[in-house]
Amino acid sequence: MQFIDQARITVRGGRGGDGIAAFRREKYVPAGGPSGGDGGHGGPVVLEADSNLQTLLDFKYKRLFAADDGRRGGPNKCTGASGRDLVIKVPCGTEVRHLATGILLGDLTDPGERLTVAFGGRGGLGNAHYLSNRNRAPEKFTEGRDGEEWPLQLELKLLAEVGIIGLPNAGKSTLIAVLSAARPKIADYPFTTLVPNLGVVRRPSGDGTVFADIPGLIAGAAQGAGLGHDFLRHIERTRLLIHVVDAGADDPVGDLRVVEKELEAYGHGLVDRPRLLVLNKQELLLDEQLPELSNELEQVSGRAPLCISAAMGRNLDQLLERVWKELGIA
Ligand SMILES: Nc1ncnc2c1ncn2[C@@H]1O[C@H](COP(=O)(O)OP(=O)(O)OP(=O)(O)O)[C@@H](O)[C@H]1O
Ligand SMILES: [Mg+2]
Repeated sequence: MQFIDQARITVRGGRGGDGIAAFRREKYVPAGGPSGGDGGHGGPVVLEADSNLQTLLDFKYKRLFAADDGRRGGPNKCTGASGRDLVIKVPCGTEVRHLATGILLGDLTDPGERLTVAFGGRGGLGNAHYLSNRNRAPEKFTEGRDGEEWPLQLELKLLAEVGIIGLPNAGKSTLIAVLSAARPKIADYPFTTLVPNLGVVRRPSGDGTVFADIPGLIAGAAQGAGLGHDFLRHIERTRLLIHVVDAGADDPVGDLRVVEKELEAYGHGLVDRPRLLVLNKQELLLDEQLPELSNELEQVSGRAPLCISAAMGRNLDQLLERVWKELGIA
């Protein structure tokens, strides 16, 4: 699945319908008064958060969203129909900004939450409005107004509950691939993953939890190095991080420190996020080396690592058990 988390769209409210000039024409009513109706109002454009959506992918193909125009007024003081609301569904967690100024217009977090992003234009007035003692037969009416039009920037921070982080090549994508139905690209070189991969992992209760495999972090990521900022931003809203360390790396303890430092430097409370430490590729070490490395990692991080092998499917059940426990899921 290709993942797009930013989209630009233009929203346009409907134009108001014109008012009209008309006069009552009835038998036995000589000189019937003005009876032109008002135009209907243009429809507004409304964004609505929908929990079934995960991405902003749809907005890649359709960019202009225009609501219906209001209808013209009718004779006999009939008001034209107003344009219907145009409701656009967006994933929960979508932030809406004005494109040019970057001003935050709203943050749609809860399912069903709505935000009106463009109002429709007012309908024009029919000549019935202009009846006065001085002018008993006004010809005057007004046209409908244009609806508002705004260019918007939509931005979705992934609503993954669990983020998988670590240095490039640690085996993050391999892990999400064995835990979920996600099929990310996996390869023996750094920066294989360039955009986060989402995968839904089934909980014991049958429901799903979204995991995100984040592109590898490197030293300086918090300042934007590598694929830095973009991706740290994605994990801001996760509830739990799984930090994957490659047991086969030259210096696993040094690797651990690099990532911890980046989390700290980024701020936004990331270091305080509940975190599980996982030592992947355990099969690359001899049985007697493993406890020693585990100990060292624990001393540096204050967390006892869980040794797993994503590629060979070892200890994954224990990992998930810990995840559910941390999330408070039975
Ligand atoms: N338990 C394991 N034992 C041995 N090799 C493994 C294990 N887990 C993953 N690998 C290998 O490590 C390499 C990197 O894996 P993967 O692409 O999952 O890393 P990544 O952390 O997602 O990297 P990137 O940050 O570049 O996306 C792959 O060649 C994969 O087969
Ligand atoms: Mg990867």
